[in-house]
Amino acid sequence: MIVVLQKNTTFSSNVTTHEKQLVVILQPMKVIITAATLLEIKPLVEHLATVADLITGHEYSIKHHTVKVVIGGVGMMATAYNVGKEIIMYQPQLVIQAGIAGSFDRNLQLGDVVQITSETLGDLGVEDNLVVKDMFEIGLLKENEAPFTGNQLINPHQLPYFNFPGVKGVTVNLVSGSIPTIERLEKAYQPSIESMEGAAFHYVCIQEQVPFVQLRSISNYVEIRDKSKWNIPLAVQSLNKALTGFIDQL
Ligand SMILES: O=C(O)c1cccc(C(=O)CC[C@H]2O[C@@H](n3cnc4c(=O)[nH]cnc43)[C@H](O)[C@@H]2O)c1
Repeated sequence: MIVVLQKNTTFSSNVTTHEKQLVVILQPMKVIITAATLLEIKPLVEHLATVADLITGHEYSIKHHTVKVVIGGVGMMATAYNVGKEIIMYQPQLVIQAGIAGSFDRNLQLGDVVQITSETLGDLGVEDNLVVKDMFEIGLLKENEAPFTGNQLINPHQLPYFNFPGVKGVTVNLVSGSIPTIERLEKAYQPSIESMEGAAFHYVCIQEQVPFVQLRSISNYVEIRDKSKWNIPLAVQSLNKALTGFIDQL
């Protein structure tokens, strides 16, 4: 059974974080599972249809929990609006963002599932002739000003069940496909993976103080664009194995 501490749970001061995480909340838990596109989590939706009861629309009941599936759209703008709105209206105890991603790290294999420990914005800034400067460098965003820690959007939650390798993510509007861009992002942020939604998701969840996890499976390497090298079916398969595993242990 998944353990998530409710916002208003209080413990005496001698209870360790680990012990707190072992407290099983028996109250019904509301979970949002979100992806940019239905394609990425279709096997999960099919699984829910067989093991859970459909309540309304995209909401399922399983044991004493409810799971809502939210297709947030591709990119940061759609994600911030759609996922943010759902979190505020639904007031979940846990939000999972699931999606495919590109990897900078050649030690990760296509189909590997990772969880993102921190996110940063890869292409929000200015071009100063041939130099790209981000919002922190030009002073329009302040390091360490909430929800940022330094220039990162860190996930502060370590949730049971989600024990996938933790890596850093960078989020872009324009999928990286040139050597100068890839080298700039690696030098500036040392990311392992790249997505188009992760930072928006972290931003919304940190601001709303809701426990969250971002799961990504590797569909491609971040390199000069060659779609023939991508393996989306494999990435979707392993991502959904992780998601259905989570559902089955609720
Ligand atoms: O270039 C195309 O024709 C094309 C067709 C389908 C999908 C794409 C994507 O770029 C997928 C974007 C989608 O998947 C995530 N994703 C996957 N790989 C990467 C990447 O290397 N860099 C950034 N995002 C990636 C992303 O989060 C989107 O939701 C292209």
